[in-house]
Amino acid sequence: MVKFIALITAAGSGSRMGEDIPKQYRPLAGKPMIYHALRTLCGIARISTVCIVLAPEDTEWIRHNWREFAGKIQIFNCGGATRAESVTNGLKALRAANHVQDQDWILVHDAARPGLSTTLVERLLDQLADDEVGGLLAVPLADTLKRADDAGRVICTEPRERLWQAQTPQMFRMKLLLEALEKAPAGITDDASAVEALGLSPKLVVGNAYNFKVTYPQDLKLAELILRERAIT
Ligand SMILES: Nc1ccn([C@@H]2O[C@H](COP(=O)(O)OP(=O)(O)OP(=O)(O)O)[C@@H](O)[C@H]2O)c(=O)n1
Ligand SMILES: C[C@](O)(CO)[C@H](O)COP(=O)(O)O
Repeated sequence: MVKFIALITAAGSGSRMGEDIPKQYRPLAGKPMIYHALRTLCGIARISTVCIVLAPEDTEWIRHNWREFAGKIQIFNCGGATRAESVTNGLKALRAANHVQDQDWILVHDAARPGLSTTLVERLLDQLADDEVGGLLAVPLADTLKRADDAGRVICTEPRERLWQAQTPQMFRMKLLLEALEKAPAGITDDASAVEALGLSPKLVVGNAYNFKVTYPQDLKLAELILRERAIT
């Protein structure tokens, strides 16, 4: 039977956050940031395993208690220099551990997106489980788009029709995703781009703004508000 496996990328350094510890461990609503996405993904019955890709030099993971996820998580200290390398290494580690078949689905999710909800993951699984290619959560652009020159002045207003912001999870079959990432052009920033480079068209599944990526210090307050509100509703 085809399995659904989540892979959380957590090997980044959080340079734009500018803190002493990588941002995935920064406390949010009383827990390290990565805890929130991990809890959501581990709570989905259809997902059999959640593997977490950490940096080889990670010293933070073992400082926390992850016992509530025992039996469902698998840790790989194989992160690379880029997100794409971390995903590639994670897929190879899963394969080496004999935990995955070519046609199994992989849901790649950023540890830095703590606002992921069960509803969004279920929607992704429902809409893609029978898809030929796979796809990703994304939200249509809501704001007017400006292109700037080097001085920060507007060159022009860009049309926003048909433009979406890519989120995660991004869901593709194991064999296709690994092949796509191994052949991907340098500089890609998400998994779907690698699949697109093979000439395929991933499906866009509507996400929501709560699933934003925590990148800058000013994002922390919003993430905290979202997580605290979720805890009381
Ligand atoms: N070499 C890398 C780089 C990023 N990531 C992960 O990919 C997600 C999205 O990346 P980003 O927000 O860019 O995180 P960082 O690389 O940590 O941040 P920055 O670019 O500000 O350094 C994060 O969960 C991050 O931990 C990863 O696993 N391996
Ligand atoms: C994968 C991603 O989160 C989708 O929006 C994003 O591309 C990561 O990009 P970054 O360049 O690492 O911020």
